[in-house]
Amino acid sequence: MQTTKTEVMNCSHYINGQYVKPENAKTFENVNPATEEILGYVAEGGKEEVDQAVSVARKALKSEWGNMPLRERSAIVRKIGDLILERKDELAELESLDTGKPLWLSTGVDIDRAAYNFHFFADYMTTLGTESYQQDDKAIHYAIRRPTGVVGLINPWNLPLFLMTWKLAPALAAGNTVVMKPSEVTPMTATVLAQICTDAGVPDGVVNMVHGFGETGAALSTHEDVDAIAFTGETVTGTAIMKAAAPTLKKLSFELGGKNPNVIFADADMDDVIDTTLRSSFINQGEVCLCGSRIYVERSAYDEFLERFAAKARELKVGDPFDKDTKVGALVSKEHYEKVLSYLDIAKEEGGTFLTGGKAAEGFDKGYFVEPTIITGLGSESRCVREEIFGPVVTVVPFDTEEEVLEQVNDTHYGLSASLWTSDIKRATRVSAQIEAGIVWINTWFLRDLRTPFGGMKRSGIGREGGAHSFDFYSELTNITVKL
Ligand SMILES: NC(=O)c1ccc[n+]([C@@H]2O[C@H](COP(=O)([O-])OP(=O)(O)OC[C@H]3O[C@@H](n4cnc5c(N)ncnc54)[C@H](O)[C@@H]3O)[C@@H](O)[C@H]2O)c1
Ligand SMILES: O=C/C=C/C=C(\O)C(=O)O
Repeated sequence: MQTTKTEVMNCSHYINGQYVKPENAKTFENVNPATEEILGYVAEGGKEEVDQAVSVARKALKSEWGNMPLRERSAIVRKIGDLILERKDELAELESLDTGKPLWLSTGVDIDRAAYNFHFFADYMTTLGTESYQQDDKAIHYAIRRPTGVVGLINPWNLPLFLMTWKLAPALAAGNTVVMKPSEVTPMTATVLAQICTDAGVPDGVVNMVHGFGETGAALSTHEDVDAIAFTGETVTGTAIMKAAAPTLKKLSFELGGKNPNVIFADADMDDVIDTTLRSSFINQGEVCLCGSRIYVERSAYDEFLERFAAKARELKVGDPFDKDTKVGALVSKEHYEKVLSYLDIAKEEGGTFLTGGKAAEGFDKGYFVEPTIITGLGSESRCVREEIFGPVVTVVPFDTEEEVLEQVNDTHYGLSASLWTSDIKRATRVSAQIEAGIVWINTWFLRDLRTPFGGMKRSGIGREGGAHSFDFYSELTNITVKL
């Protein structure tokens, strides 16, 4: 098993363009989930550090950053993407050490996309207009756009750099200043990112970062001088942030949990269904908010699907994130590993059948490895069908009619994404329009175009990100009326 390649990396806060190493600062351990070795120590920020970061960010908003010509700001945002690509190998290694995900995935998905987030939003911002109306011979109305202000970016551990940059890039392109709060479980790539921003020419005080647990995030959500919070994470945390932010009426953008369905009709291309469902179930150890964890298959294709899907799932190599043949790495932390295993116990109690997996992967003395698990025989009341497990665990259920499957698909508080499989275009458009989710993929999964609206309905989120939607959040419009 690959141990720590990188020397121990400690993670400090980043305030006003430099790492902050306060004396006698509290720290906590950062653990490699594949080896249980200590990767380094992370500064634990409290109210004091958050106050400091917010006050610096507030000042920076009024300085050169806020007044910089758009072309110059956009060039700096682009440059951050370039520097991420220059440091791709280092960042990918850190991401895999921190999360336990395979290195090929960090390299080919996480870091690539992090760089593209900056390139995309830098370009998009330069083409973005606003509305204007001529009202007969009475008036002209036009809107101007300005930064939302100081924005808190609070992020989870599953796609650490990918998701932080999904927020940071549009926030910077629109001229905001930020305080980032990475997940306490995966602090390393954000720590490097802060320095990269300075190296790219972002003025001091524009990008700040405070590490820590939920209390650190709460210090941001309650802060008088933070204008908005962009949060990705669990639905219950979203509730806590909404409550905390209410007294200061912050603008909120929430990307929350999901329990996404895959709906497979018998007329679908089964080779494609099997390959894509394998990815949507087990990529990143099932720790992607968009993973399809409830699989519904039309009864006439059910047996064939199960046989072929299970055979391929059994072939997936679980293990060392740094082995190029590994398909499923380690779960992100001991706490999360225990949570996922507890759902496997629940599945047993509920009378489910494990077609594959159902247990921790064998042959590892250390690390948080779980076998790809396919469960059948659970009804719609099962906790494994209703609750987000966020691991390499899926349930498969047969259905007979469109109406019946739609009822099951929508019988949830979540509404993030769905993947629908059929060769009948009429059925595809009819059914997709009835699925209560912010994103529906037809005959594919996780095919992204960053211009499209991205986000969840119901308890899977508030608002949309992507393209102009991101800029609706990261800027405020003032409508100006000129009397003619
Ligand atoms: N919809 C999406 O786009 C999307 C994307 C990725 C992950 N997710 C969701 O994220 C979850 C997994 O991530 P997680 O376990 O890190 O989520 P989490 O909600 O536990 O933590 C996310 C972040 O919030 C912070 N936090 C915790 N309590 C807080 C509080 N009271 N106030 C402010 N901040 C607080 C954490 O320290 C962390 O930085 C899953 O539910 C997954 O579905 C959603
Ligand atoms: O785990 C969540 C995945 C989120 C993906 C995106 O935010 C995206 O593709 O823009």
